[in-house]
Amino acid sequence: MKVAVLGAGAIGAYVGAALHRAGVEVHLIARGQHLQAIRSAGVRVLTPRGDFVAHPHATDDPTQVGPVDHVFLGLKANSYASAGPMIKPLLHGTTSVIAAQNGIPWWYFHGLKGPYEGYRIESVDPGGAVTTALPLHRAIGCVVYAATEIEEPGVIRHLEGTRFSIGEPNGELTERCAAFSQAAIEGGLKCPVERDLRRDVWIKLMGNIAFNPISALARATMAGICRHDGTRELVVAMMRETVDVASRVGCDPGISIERRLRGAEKAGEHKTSTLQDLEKGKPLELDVLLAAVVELADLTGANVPTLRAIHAVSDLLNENLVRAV
Ligand SMILES: NC(=O)C1=CN([C@@H]2O[C@H](COP(=O)(O)OP(=O)(O)OC[C@H]3O[C@@H](n4cnc5c(N)ncnc54)[C@H](OP(=O)(O)O)[C@@H]3O)[C@@H](O)[C@H]2O)C=CC1
Ligand SMILES: CC(C)(CO)C(=O)C(=O)O
Repeated sequence: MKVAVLGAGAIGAYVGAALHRAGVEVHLIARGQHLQAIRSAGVRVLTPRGDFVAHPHATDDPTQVGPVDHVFLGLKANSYASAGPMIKPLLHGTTSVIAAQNGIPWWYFHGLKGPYEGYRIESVDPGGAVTTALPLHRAIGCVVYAATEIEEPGVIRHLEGTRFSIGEPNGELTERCAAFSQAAIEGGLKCPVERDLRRDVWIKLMGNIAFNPISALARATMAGICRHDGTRELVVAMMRETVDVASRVGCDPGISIERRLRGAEKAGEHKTSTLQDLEKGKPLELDVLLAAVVELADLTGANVPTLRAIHAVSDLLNENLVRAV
């Protein structure tokens, strides 16, 4: 099996290193100092499960890699719309694209029977640019339950979780999912193939939609947000509204708000990826979280005043950040 990791950052390099350990032919596509460090010393993974180093091929030029069986997409979702030229050299007729993104994926309504089948979510897929770059028939869904950070160029700190749930948008159990799952498991990850990955999408999103923007606005860790009575209540309100939107598009996450909150609390003094991006002055990946769910609320008639308010302030924060870059 040949895999390219496009955007070999915190999550991508971690997955690439794991697959390489399983004997997969892995090509990491990265850039800058991080790429230089990987080229000279490999990917060093620091993890409570036992540190290791992997030496997959690394480049900034996808044409050097050529067509692969699977592209694992580790870019931030805000870059998907412009990823076409990077991804094109990696594709053959049956190449799949497995995107690690949080939030609502661009394929969400693809292959989903019901009133919204085929609906394109503008805030996720503006003008269809993401679908053009990442054609729907290539998409395998992925929900990431792991938490990792780039500690320094070439060094990935794995904090917790090894689960990368995957699944076809139409729920079929396919050969391509089975093959990727087997390789990931051999590399030490959990990689169940789900028939209903949308349920995982919403379970994960219940946490991200609340913790990620609040963490950036309040500059607080996950545990810090849970400790403060006011922000804890805010999280509960945002989760409640999110579950309502999920049910209106036909999905019951099947987990209580208290249980989801306890799960997030376990992350402790962890800075969400949004807070980490804010601190680095990078654009915030919030469209696929908040804007998407507010758009779905408008589509389905759900009342989401809390999501709308937090969306407005975090969107302004992001606009100011982008203007400053
Ligand atoms: N980290 C985590 O714990 C989790 C992350 N996720 C999801 O995974 C996805 C990736 O997140 P994460 O790994 O944290 O993000 P990172 O920023 O660490 O990784 C993205 C990487 O892509 C690189 N990149 C961007 N554009 C290019 C390009 N044109 N050529 C080569 N490399 C490029 C970035 O380089 P540069 O830094 O130079 O821009 C960076 O190294 C996100 O959608 C996130 O929501 C989901 C769950 C947990
Ligand atoms: C906090 C974490 C790791 C899990 O909810 C995450 O998904 C993020 O930081 O974006």
